[in-house]
Amino acid sequence: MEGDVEGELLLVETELQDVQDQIRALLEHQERLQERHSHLSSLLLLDSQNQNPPPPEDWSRAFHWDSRAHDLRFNLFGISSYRPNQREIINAVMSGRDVLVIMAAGGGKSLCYQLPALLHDGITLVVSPLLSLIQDQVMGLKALGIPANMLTSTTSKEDEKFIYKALDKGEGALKILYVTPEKISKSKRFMSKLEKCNHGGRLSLVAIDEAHCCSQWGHDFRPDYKNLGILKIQFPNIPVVALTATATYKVQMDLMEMLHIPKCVKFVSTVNRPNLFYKVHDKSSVGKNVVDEIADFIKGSYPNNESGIVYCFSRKECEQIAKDLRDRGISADFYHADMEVTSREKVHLRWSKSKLQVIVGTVAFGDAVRIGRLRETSKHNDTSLEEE
Ligand SMILES: Nc1ncnc2c1ncn2[C@@H]1O[C@H](COP(=O)(O)OP(=O)(O)OP(=O)(O)O)[C@@H](O)[C@H]1O
Repeated sequence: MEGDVEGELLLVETELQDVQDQIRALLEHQERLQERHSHLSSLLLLDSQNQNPPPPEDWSRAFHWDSRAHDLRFNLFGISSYRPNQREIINAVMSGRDVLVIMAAGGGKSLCYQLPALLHDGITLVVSPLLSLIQDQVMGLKALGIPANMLTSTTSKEDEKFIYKALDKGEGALKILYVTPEKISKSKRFMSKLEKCNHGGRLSLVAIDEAHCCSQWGHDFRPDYKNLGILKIQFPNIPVVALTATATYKVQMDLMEMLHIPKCVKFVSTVNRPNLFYKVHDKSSVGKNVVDEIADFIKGSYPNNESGIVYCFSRKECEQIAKDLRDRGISADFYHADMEVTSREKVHLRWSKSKLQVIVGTVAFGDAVRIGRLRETSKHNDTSLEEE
């Protein structure tokens, strides 16, 4: 009896194993068929789209937000007319499309997301790579009375609480929120608050500044930018506007893929900027004389205290050159990454308010410059770049 049962048990177990193997093989076959099915369907879709491409949109036509946009542009930003492509970009963004903007540095990219941010009801999230750049933007917007804020490593607990409340519950006034890419890739808490913000219908737009940082083919790759594609995955209905001053075709393709915006509307403006010019001066081989030359150049060319920047390679050099310039009667101070955030802000603020003529900085200050008053930018050692 025992022998019969054991024999049958063995048979059943073998048969069961057989059935399981067949099921596994069938499931694998099903998966292969499904993959092939979706591949063939997408080929068909692509083919039909290529045969009937949608007619190009006319982004310069009239839109129902025109008069509100005009009012904000003129009365709030104090800008009398749009520069080429700005209005079209704003219209595409306002129409809910993903947009890629390639526009020269200083061309006016910020308005292309700041104006839609104000036209929309909710909050616009702006991802920007540099703390100094974020501080400058937030400072400028606040000065115009626009509720803008930033969530970075330097944000106070109190501000953080205010921002999280705004995202979470829609409390308090917040229209434009700047973050660094690290916030998106590293802070689960922030992403969950953003999720709530979107769930409550309060997230209106995502802007990605300096978008070329996404691409390893670009000149300024930032690993954390690679993770920004999560924004489109998590918030597929929120339009993304990606902005950059420099992007080769390869970089454009790369960043469109990384940000998951394959069907974005692309605007490429001319990079020709007649107001920018380079001037190269021969420098003396004696360090002290070089400072004399820079001081003479600033005094001679910019006698009305027009603001400017002198770039140096090292932090120590920044401090020394700033002192040397002060000794020569120029109001100068230094700016570098080793300084306390509050000291950096103080210097930046004095410079922005024309209380300081020259900032002597490392590249940490680089992109912080976003104001039209800039007149002289010189590189201690070899070159100078000027903007009129
Ligand atoms: N239509 C306009 N007419 C006049 N000034 C404008 C216009 N649009 C923007 N500006 C001004 O041009 C300056 C540069 O604009 P903005 O900072 O947006 O440049 P940007 O394209 O973001 O440059 P970057 O690539 O360096 O970040 C700002 O002072 C801004 O107020």
